[in-house]
Amino acid sequence: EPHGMALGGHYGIHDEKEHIHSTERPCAVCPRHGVCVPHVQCPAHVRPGSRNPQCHLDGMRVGVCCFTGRSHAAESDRKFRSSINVEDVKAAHNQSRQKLKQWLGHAEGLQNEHYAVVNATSPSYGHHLSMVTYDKRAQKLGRGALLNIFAAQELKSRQALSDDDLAMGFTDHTDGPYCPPVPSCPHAPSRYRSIDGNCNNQGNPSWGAVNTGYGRLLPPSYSDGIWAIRISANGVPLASARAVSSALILDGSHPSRTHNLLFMQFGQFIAHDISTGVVFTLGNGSPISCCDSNGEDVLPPEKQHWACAPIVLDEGDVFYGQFSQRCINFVRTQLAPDFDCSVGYATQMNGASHYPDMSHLYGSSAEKLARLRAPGGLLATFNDYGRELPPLTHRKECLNVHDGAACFESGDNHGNQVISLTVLHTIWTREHNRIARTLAGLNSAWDEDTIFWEARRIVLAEFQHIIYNEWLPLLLGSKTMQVFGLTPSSGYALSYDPSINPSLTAEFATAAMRFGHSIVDSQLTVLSPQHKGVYESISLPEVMFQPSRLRIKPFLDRLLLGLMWQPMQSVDPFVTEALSRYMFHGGNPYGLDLAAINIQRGRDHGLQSYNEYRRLVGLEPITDFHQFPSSAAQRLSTVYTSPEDIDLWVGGLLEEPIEGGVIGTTFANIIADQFAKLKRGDKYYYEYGPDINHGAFTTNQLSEIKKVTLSRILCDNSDGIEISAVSPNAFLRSLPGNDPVQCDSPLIPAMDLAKFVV
Ligand code: HEM
Ligand SMILES: [Ca+2]
Repeated sequence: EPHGMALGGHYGIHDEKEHIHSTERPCAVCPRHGVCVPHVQCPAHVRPGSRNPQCHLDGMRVGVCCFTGRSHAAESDRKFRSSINVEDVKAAHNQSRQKLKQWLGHAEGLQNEHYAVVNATSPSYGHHLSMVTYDKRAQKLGRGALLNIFAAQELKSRQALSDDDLAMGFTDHTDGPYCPPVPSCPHAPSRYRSIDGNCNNQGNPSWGAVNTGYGRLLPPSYSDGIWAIRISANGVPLASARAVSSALILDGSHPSRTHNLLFMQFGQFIAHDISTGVVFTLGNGSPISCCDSNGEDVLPPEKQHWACAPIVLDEGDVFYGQFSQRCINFVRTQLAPDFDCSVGYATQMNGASHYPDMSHLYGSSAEKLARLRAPGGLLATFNDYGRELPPLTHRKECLNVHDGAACFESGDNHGNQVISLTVLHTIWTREHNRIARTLAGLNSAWDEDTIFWEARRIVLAEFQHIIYNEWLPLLLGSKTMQVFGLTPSSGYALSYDPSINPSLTAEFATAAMRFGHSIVDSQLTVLSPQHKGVYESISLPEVMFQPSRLRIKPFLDRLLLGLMWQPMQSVDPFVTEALSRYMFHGGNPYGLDLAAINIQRGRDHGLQSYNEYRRLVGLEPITDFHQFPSSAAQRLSTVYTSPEDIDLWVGGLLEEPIEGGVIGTTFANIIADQFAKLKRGDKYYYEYGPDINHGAFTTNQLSEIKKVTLSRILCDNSDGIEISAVSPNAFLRSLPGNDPVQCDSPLIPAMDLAKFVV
């Protein structure tokens, strides 16, 4: 198989003009009180029958006039609403309860069958470790959500609900058998962001909270309209996700000229804060297996758990064939009930709070936080001969556990997934403690709770500032930052809008933000100036859920130096074999294919096909595979019968990057929209003033926060063994203009914490 340059110099489709729809002249001012927004923020514009004239967003960019408050429904859709009689609803509730009993009974029967449980030595176990939640509330909510989709199925079969009602979410008047509990919020809004994300939006206190559902840009594409996995436009099953991956997602090294591997690692760190899909487990929490125990076949349907959607491998698979593997385990994501208790299509559950609130550091429940805290307002640490590391965990959260192996605690239980991620957990744990200790020194009157919550409030502001000020601009480019209002302002920001639901969209979490899998490298370089260069080059799968090296004294510094020096890979349809063949291999000769898993996850979550999102962001749909460079076109046609079938994650990776950014137009729009929601729909966003944010900083404090860069955080919290200088921009390679400077250089300013003690 020719690797690397198989697709020639151009890997992807280049959209000459970003908004080709604009054959009509854009309006200068929107009629009828319409607001001019980027296409992606007005999903109604792709509904048949919608009339959304084009308009000028700013200088060159074209948007659409939006009238419908950003939802997918056009004004004309409202007439579809059906009315449902009480008898149908009653019957649906009964039917639904019986069906749940049956399903749970079936699942219980599997608990004792060895074939139905993932073996702790198989690669699939690492996958389980990546998604596991120990939060007991999740399972209860998940069952409630099943009740509500079963009721929807029954109502649909009784023709009490139409396809349009379901697709448009016009079922809010139809109560399901299950209603999720309403969070109880303090009478006076808190100065501090809650730990689980509840009580942020006054009118909708659950928005963005842990264990709630992902939102959607477009209605889902489930083959039954409710939960069944997507099929092709012409009604037959799609090619196996692995077939798509092995035809289109190749291995090959195309290092970025500008961005370093820390950019990659920080991206995953952000992703883990805001998104953790929670998959179904057996009742006792064990991971479900959908393949027979040696992976040589999928389990026959009667032996499969109902949450199974195993990925079938060809006998002649270029890689797995040699190991006689015919099955990659895949368990569907658990569902979340709607806040309004209504029935409708399936919504997947996010096991993290949707806000960038470092839930992966602090946990997302009071119980977890209590276990992570230490006296004095600190986060608990493991003191390893004077170096602070996250606490060791005694839960089985790592692979290849042996005497002397280390495995660390984290707020989300996934901090060990790859050692470079564990390094960031360590750095930010130390940053919390650094700030807590300084605050305590400055103000002896504060009790330890005050110290803790004040330190957390500052750490979260630093983290958000780095995301919006340093990371996003390098991803999206300055134009997109501006159009979506993402650039930090000089004083307080004014863009809070309580009508915006900040929840992650399924399209963001399941496809667009997974662009990051393309920028991962097969190796991690460990640098040592003392040894005058590369000290060690580690094959990535060797340090997945195996973070023991962190206990080697100079390792953290050396890996950070390596992450800043080593280029990230470019965003393109090439993904390292470390992820697409060997992920979580443990002691096995093969691992999992993350590319296939991403594709299958997209289908599990009912994402529409790539073309629908091109339409959504204002691009022309692809009508012919040959709009892609020729070898990509040829490969696409071997696994898709129509351009209308392309999976979103695949199509997005095939786009050429936008100007000033590193991802294509479709992903850029989905991601920019998401971070705009996370800013405008979060009362506690660090830049908001006291009229919005009950924990607002003073303008003086805010300007201290805005001095902070990731380089400052690294200078303050690395071990100082091999790091004394860093580049001012920690996400860019140390090219001219970004040469490393000493940690006390004015190019890496520090906050004055005295300004925070009043
Ligand atoms: C460093 C190596 C990485 C590994 C081993 C890894 C592994 C994984 C795995 C196993 C999943 C779950 C897949 C599923 O079952 O659906 C996942 C999901 C995801 N990954 Fe990565 N990943 C890595 C890097 C990254 C990077 C750099 C980014 C972003 C810049 C990223 C973004 C995401 C996102 C957004 C999800 C979905 C999260 C969710 O909602 O569950 N990952 N990754
Ligand atoms: Ca979070």
